[in-house]
Amino acid sequence: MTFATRLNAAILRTGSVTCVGLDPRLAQLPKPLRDLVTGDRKDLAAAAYTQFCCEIIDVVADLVPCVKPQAAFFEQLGPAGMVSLGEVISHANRAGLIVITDGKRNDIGSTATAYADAYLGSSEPNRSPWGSDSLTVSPYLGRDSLEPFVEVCDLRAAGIFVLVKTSNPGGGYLQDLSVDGKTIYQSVAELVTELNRPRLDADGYGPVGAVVGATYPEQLVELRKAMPHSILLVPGFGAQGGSADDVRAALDANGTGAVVNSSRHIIFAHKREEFSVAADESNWQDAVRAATLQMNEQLKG
Ligand SMILES: O=c1ccn([C@@H]2O[C@H](COP(=O)(O)O)[C@@H](O)[C@H]2O)c(=O)[nH]1
Repeated sequence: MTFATRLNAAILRTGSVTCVGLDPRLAQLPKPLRDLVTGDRKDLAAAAYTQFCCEIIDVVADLVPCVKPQAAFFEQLGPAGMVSLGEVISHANRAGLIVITDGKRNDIGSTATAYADAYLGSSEPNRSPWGSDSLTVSPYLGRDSLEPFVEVCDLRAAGIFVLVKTSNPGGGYLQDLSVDGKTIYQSVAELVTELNRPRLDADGYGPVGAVVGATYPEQLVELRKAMPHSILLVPGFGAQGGSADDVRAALDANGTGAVVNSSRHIIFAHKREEFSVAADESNWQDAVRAATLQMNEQLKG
């Protein structure tokens, strides 16, 4: 089964398009986990990140199709953090969740192949060392930098999400520039569609997904039409201000074809007043589950 087929099937099975972002930050961990970390001990912080993310995975595994570990927060801890990232991805694999590793990788073609070999694929016998099902990638180095990823996607039934229109306020500095009558993000969208066209599944989706921010709802409508074969990864919901109304256009007529990421609003829900937890934050997992259920409901409404 291709990556797109698996992700759309997981959306239908869970009845959810929520993607839970795993972005651990030491200062915001629930108190019982923060207390495990003394001084500047990166090994202890990494162990706390593993426990935190694995418990989140356990709490949301029956509610959502996928999780998105953000590599940056693990890399911050050095080698111990990378071990933690590997453990978190393996735990998500075992829980049956599709893993989108958010690493925003890319380089010249020969190096892109190494990134693709490293991060993509979870199907035997070509299991990748990281075991993620998909990876976010930058299009900045051009078509020949994306093709090695697509080739590995073909071999391993994996997927990529190309940065097309990002959620941050400054993304338009390059993405909205007009060249030859179209914006850079429109050109990237065309490239994404070209790469997908020869490799569509029965539902018309290919392995080349696209990142389009919830914070740009008008462009989301435009880009859904421009990339009919791409699963959209839509970050920017919740903490960055994106709402359910903003993201609805990302979905196809079957309610599939897109996943909406929320990181801080879900994983640090114990900090949100509406999800009150005990003073010692010992039941922080209840807040994570409640916030996930709330997001599922909002996206259905
Ligand atoms: O355009 C983009 C691409 C990636 N991200 C990443 O998604 C999450 C968002 O976290 P929140 O806490 O829900 O704001 C984070 O890992 C970003 O690096 C994005 O926000 N926008």
